[in-house]
Amino acid sequence: MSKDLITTPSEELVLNSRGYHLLKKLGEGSYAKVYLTDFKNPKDPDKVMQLACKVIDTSKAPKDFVKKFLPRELDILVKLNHPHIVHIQNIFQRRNKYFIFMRFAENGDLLEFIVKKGAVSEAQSRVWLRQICLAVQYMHEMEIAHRDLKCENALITNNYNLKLADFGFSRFVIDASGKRVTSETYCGSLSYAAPEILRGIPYHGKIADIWSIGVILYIMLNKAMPFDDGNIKKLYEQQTNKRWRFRAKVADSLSEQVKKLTGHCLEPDVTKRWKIEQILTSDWIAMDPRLLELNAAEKAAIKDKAERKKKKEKKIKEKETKTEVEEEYKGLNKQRIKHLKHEKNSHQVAMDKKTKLAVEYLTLWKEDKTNWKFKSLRESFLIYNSCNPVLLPDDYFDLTLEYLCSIKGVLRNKVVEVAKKVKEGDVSLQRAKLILEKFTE
Ligand SMILES: Nc1ncnc2c1ncn2[C@@H]1O[C@H](COP(=O)(O)OP(=O)(O)OP(=O)(O)O)[C@@H](O)[C@H]1O
Repeated sequence: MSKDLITTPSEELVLNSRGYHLLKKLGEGSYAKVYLTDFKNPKDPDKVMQLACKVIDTSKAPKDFVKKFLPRELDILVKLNHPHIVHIQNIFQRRNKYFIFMRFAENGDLLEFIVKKGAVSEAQSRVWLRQICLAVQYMHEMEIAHRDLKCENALITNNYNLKLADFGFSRFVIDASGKRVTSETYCGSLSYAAPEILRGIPYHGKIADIWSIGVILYIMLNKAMPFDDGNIKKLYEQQTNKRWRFRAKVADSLSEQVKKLTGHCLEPDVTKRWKIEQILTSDWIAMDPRLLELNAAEKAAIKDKAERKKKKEKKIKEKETKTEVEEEYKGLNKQRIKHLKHEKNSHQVAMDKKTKLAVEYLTLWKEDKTNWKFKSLRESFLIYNSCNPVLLPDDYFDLTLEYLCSIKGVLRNKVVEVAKKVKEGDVSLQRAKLILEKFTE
């Protein structure tokens, strides 16, 4: 066992029982160490798969990392599914350690690659920058900013494809109500930080990501950093005065298109800095027309994201409808009830979506009471929730109560509640009394 492994014998036992064998350290960041790992699926032990395992020891990390950044990273990791984002195979926690198993990138990270092999050719930089940008576009469309884009976080597979990694500083840039939020925390590495971050004012994570992409592009083409980051004040001056140039060694051989694009990304004015879509459709990317098309995996990721978004929106809508119905009921005062009752009787009031559904279910039930089986309790609750004596047509209201009464056990209390609602709503005291007597007997 290599001595740079930080697992205890009991952790090893657990890992081994699940088929994981940590082998050697691949790299390390501020609060995590990453290990090459063999994985033998206990169900198929003949097959050995190589993975990378990021081990985060929360007992050695600062509080704000454990309380704020780590939960965000874990939450975001499970939501991402893109061919240019490192695939997460499994995550588990044991005491104070988190183990994140992910695809192993055989050719290390982009910084190691550049240090070893020198500046990246313009054609290869175009392929890689496009892959980074597609991953970032995917995240930005999900309203997530990466906030730590750098060469060390772009991993290279055995086929020389790039995969974005390390979402330790990533965050959602809209809140639960859909309002855009700015960041105030200084994140990431100084060399890749946008001037607005250095200024210490609230900044937009997505816009700052583009600056970092500009720095990555510059480093790939030059095997050098665009700015001297030895002194923050100086760095800020260089950034805001656009004091950077391509190295003499490469300047003549690089296209005008790539030089312009670098400038659009390293634009100190946030209102003028390019958006991710502009990079992906830029003249420079178009110099290789194949790169303007998405491959099958890239298209599939977009489709999958759209489907998940649709599902999420549907869920939110359903929740909203439920609350609306409940609120509507709560908000009804006697006068409004009288008014609605009058409208209903004169067939003027349109049934809301939920009530309509309840009526549909009830109709089916009415037609085939003995054989009718509800798919789940959801429908039963739907009917219960729609049992608004004011909005439901009279005959269906009676039917609802009959239905609720027919379901023994689970909904019995609900029946009583409904009957009470009738009483409170003063729909018909006479009727409510009868119902109460009938259902509580
Ligand atoms: N899937 C992987 N395959 C190969 N090497 C990897 C993999 N994931 C990470 N590494 C290596 O481990 C290093 C550290 O990983 P990572 O950036 O995720 O850790 P971190 O603690 O979050 O880093 P930082 O302090 O920069 O935020 C990477 O720069 C890379 O060299």
